[in-house]
Amino acid sequence: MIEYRNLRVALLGGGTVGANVVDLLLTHGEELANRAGAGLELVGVAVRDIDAERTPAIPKHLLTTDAEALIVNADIVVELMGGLEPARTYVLQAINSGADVITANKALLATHGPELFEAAEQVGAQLYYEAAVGGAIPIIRPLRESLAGDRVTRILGIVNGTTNYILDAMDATGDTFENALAEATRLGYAEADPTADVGGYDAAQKAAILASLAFHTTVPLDAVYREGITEITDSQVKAARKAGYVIKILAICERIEIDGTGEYGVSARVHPALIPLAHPLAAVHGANNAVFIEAEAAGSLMFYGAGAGGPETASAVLGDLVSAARRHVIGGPGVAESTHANLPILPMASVLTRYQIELTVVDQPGVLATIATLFSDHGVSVEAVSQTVRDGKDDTQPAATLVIVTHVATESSLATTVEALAANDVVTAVVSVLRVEGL
Ligand SMILES: NC(=O)C1=CN([C@@H]2O[C@H](COP(=O)(O)OP(=O)(O)OC[C@H]3O[C@@H](n4cnc5c(N)ncnc54)[C@H](OP(=O)(O)O)[C@@H]3O)[C@@H](O)[C@H]2O)C=CC1
Ligand SMILES: N[C@@H](CC=O)C(=O)O
Repeated sequence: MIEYRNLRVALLGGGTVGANVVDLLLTHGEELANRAGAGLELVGVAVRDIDAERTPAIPKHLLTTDAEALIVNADIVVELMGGLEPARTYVLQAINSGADVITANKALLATHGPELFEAAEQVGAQLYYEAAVGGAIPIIRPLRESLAGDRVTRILGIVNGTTNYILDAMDATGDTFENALAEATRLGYAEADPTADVGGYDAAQKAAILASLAFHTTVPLDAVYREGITEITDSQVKAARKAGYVIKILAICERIEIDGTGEYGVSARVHPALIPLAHPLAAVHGANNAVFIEAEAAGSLMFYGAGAGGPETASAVLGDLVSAARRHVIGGPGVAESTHANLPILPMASVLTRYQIELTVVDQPGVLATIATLFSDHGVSVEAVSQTVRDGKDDTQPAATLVIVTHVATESSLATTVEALAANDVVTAVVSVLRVEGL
């Protein structure tokens, strides 16, 4: 066996991901040392409750509630606690004590990323975060390094495993939202507070991280347009399939030309959307994630795999750990974050998308013409209309259901069209409005 210098690794958090990192580090220690060129000595695992049951089990002697004592003696600190505080304070302490830091905490990076990267740059430390987006999927390194010579124009993807698991279960087995969320939580996919998943906050944090990296521009979290899946109903899921779509929650980051000026801005958004069944994203099941990247020279690239889960995410953390260890052995400056492009952030209103709108309207002559005029008055052109008529023989008023798919238009024209439809006398209800992507 080769004798290596030992690097001291402190782990903050021994939950779903942390316990799997410990397991892999302890069982594959020799193999990892050979790859890293240094022994990786786990000096301790900071948790809140030393007596809690953990799967896989963590040897008791490694557990402590004193995170700070671990940090001061570490060469590499791995933050897997989640949340903003005390994670931010601990990461800053680690950087300032000269350690490299690995984190899977997208909430922390999307909220305090610039402060943490600046602190790391000041002292020549590295901050690694492959596990923060896409679980096991290598996506940060490809964007940060492999595509550094290209110009990324668009990112389109499923970046939250929990919500994909829920929507897939509702579609494939007719499971309820609540059951599917409980199962995703049991399987370790959901955040400590699953509102982060179902409310689209986790995906928005990941979109902010991806857009900042891809466009070399700091994209703050509050600039990411966000809608979750809490309003998606069983009947919308069923109707989508009948019409040849599935509903997925997407993260879309774009580099957009501003009004034909030759100047560019960037936008980032997260929302549910209808995806045609033939689109590759429609075949992303369970807690898997998939991300398409379009770049000027490289063309279209697709990254696919497990987006959540303890062992899967631990794989990405260990990849970062080996990279950090190699840098300790070889030396060198590492990779700097680049936000030099500093492109303006465009509002959601200027984004181009298309809507599918389901309306109930009174069944009388001239209604279709009224609706068509409303669309054209707002500069929105209609691609397809389907109509189902209720004849009133069952003692209800005669009525018609219209399902309208628009051509591409700005979000602001589409939203004002829906407002005008809702206010018109011929429309008795706006039943559902969903964006359509991937056509
Ligand atoms: N689960 C997943 O699939 C993925 C998770 N991530 C990210 O990885 C990170 C960890 O996630 P996960 O393992 O699921 O989270 P868990 O909630 O399962 O684990 C969190 C761990 O941190 C410890 N902890 C929390 N607060 C403190 C504190 N103040 N002091 C000391 N210890 C603390 C907890 O201790 P105790 O056990 O005693 O309560 C627990 O061991 C998060 O940032 C998450 O967003 C990223 C990708 C995928
Ligand atoms: N809760 C997250 C975990 C990984 O980032 C998800 O479901 O994707």
